[in-house]
Amino acid sequence: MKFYKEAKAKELSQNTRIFAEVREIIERVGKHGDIAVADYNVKFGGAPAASFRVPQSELERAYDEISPELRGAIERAAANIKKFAELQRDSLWPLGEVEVEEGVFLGHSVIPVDSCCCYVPGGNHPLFSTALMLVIPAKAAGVPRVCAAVPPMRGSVLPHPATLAALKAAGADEVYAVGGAQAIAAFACGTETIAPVAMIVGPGNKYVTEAKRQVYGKVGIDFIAGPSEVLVIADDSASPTVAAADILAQSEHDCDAAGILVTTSERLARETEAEVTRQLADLDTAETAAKSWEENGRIIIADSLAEAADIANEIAPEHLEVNVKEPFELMGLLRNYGSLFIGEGSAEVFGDYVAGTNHTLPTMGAARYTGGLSVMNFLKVCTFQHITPQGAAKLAPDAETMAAEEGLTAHAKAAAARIRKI
Ligand SMILES: NC(=O)c1ccc[n+]([C@@H]2O[C@H](COP(=O)([O-])OP(=O)(O)OC[C@H]3O[C@@H](n4cnc5c(N)ncnc54)[C@H](O)[C@@H]3O)[C@@H](O)[C@H]2O)c1
Ligand SMILES: N[C@H](CO)Cc1c[nH]c[nH+]1
Ligand SMILES: [Zn+2]
Repeated sequence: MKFYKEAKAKELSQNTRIFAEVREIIERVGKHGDIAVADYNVKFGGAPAASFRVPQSELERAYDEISPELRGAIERAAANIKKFAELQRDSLWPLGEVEVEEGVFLGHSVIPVDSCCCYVPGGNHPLFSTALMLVIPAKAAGVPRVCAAVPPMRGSVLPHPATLAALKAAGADEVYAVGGAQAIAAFACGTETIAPVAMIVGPGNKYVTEAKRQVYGKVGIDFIAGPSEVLVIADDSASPTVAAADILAQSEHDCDAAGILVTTSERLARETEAEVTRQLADLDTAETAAKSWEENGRIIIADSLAEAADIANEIAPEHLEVNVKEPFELMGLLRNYGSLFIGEGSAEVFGDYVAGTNHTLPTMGAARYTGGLSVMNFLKVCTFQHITPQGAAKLAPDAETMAAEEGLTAHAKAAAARIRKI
């Protein structure tokens, strides 16, 4: 393996700065509630607002006023996302009572969280597709209170109309025009107008992602879903135009996004790099995409496709594309990715919008330990047990023995109390 193009080394001090800035935002919102949220909203571009709560009538108005073409696309995407979320939900069954030994009955219930906040990004672009990706699985899981937080548009008190329309199509119960780390803090700590939630989900920039990391524990989170990443594995049969287009599609999200090509073909490496330059010249998001490519873009030449798979497993990218002649042959070797795109026809952007799989996916190596968002993130698998007198008679002696060995006398007595007077 060798590097054809390397990423720039990251300064550690940047992470320390973001950690401290986000901690301050969370502390201020925790202490001052709505006033702090309002200040931050204005600081980051929103207009001063009497309330952050977006009335249902605004959602309906936006839904009615967007173009029929966009409304149709939103509804079509929503239908695929809903269908897939419901199929995934139905693949997870509650386990009725199972008798593991005489009188010892065990089982599990599948219970939705009481409430959640779906964070819909809106800093650089109004990512209304994310509203569908978050709210629809939460609803399919049966979460009773599904809230959404979206930054207000620059100079406005409201989020982008397409986002409001998508939230209406997805069926959000409460919508708040609040963005960034302050939104995460508000839903974790609660404010005068925002009741806290059990769980916060959704992607965002480095501030949002760091805020989710810091409030984890106070509330549940899905996982680290930060700036977008794509890794394309390509052999000599792949198209450099497609590889470059897919790299730029993720690079345009954020200067912190990352596009990576891992290829067995030096020719493809050369041609893809040239294609990135050519396509950048005609891209209205070139400023962000070029910075992301320059700072975080990588081209790696692998000795074999097996080595390319090892590299991908090591990086654990958010999106993994397999643009090779026989993509299914490589599948068994790939373990760490947020979502897999098999074959050159399976464009990553189809997953972003309309295929129906979720586009909220782990980044920064989190795909080593988690897959992407699904209906399962909103469901708790909670065990229960029912133990009859016969079952207790069998379990108590072993429980007493184990408790005594751990030096936990009250535990031993609690077991014993089931079978004799203590
Ligand atoms: N991993 C995934 O599943 C996934 C999916 C979709 C989008 N994304 C990523 O989501 C991100 C969206 O980012 P965005 O910025 O457009 O929107 P965003 O909503 O995530 O963040 C915007 C907010 O960030 C805050 N902010 C901006 N600069 C700040 C600063 N200097 N200090 C403190 N807070 C600051 C502000 O409150 C602003 O409203 C992109 O990185 C994109 O790649 C990831
Ligand atoms: N590619 C993003 C996930 O990293 C999702 C998205 C939303 N809109 C366009 N793309
Ligand atoms: Zn995207």
